[in-house]
Amino acid sequence: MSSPSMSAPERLGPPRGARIEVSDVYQYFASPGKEPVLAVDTTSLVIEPGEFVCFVGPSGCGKTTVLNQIAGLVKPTGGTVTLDGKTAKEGRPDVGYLLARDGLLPWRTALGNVMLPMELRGTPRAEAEHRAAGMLETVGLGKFLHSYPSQLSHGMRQRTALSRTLVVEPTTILMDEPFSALDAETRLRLQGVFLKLWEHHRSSVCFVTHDLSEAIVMADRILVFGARPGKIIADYRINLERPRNVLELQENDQYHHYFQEIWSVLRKELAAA
Ligand SMILES: Nc1ncnc2c1ncn2[C@@H]1O[C@H](COP(=O)(O)OP(=O)(O)OP(=O)(O)O)[C@@H](O)[C@H]1O
Repeated sequence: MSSPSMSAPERLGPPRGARIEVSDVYQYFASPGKEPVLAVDTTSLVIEPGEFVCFVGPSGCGKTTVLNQIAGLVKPTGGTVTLDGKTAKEGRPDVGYLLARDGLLPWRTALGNVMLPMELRGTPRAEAEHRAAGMLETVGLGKFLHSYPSQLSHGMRQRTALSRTLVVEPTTILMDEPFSALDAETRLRLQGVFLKLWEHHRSSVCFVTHDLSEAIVMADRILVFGARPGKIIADYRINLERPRNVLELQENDQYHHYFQEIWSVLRKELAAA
């Protein structure tokens, strides 16, 4: 992913993401000796190209399952999932997936980790190195290119993992609580870093979080999942102006208004779970 110029006037790039369509999916999971569990009840959603959508809801309500269906990692028991009209399939090069744990290779430096997806795609070494270094520079790790994961803090490791996901410019980015293991200050910082990159590149993003504040500062839309079996029970459009400044939004009245409105629904589901 080419980096936004930090000195250029801030602006939104044109949308470049895939259109994600989840139609009437449901998901049963079977466990030996037990009745199959209905993890996701019949659910449909559309993420338009370049839209940033967050999933919130109680633990175990199927958020990760729907994310994995979009990634093609879990085949729905029923219904369909398509990205730009093509059935979701594991291993698509245009889909990036970032989890809470960084999954970095400990024997590779930060630079080596970020180069990996380009190596797997056969990108010439010099180009891969140049792009990886540029990406790490953008996330503030320019001085740590040659550090190993064990020499980096949690936040630095997650910035490296974020760089590895974004460097190949996926048109769909799936994120499962990517910042949840970080302290509050580092989390705000990374939200800001990611938003800036996303506002430039406008991939379609599906982002799972337990943190409603995080969902409001990042998302165009927030989908609230109800308690088990999982199902989308509310769909909120977040009309906060973009580009957004994560720190300034903490004091924005409209942000607090969204928080109260969505929390009043979410709270009931958390209590019912
Ligand atoms: N591979 C699996 N086999 C059996 N049950 C599963 C499997 N994956 C998920 N489940 C069950 O499906 C339900 C939904 O799980 P899922 O991880 O999608 O929820 P979630 O909303 O992402 O939860 P959390 O917020 O705690 O991460 C849970 O009851 C979970 O135990």
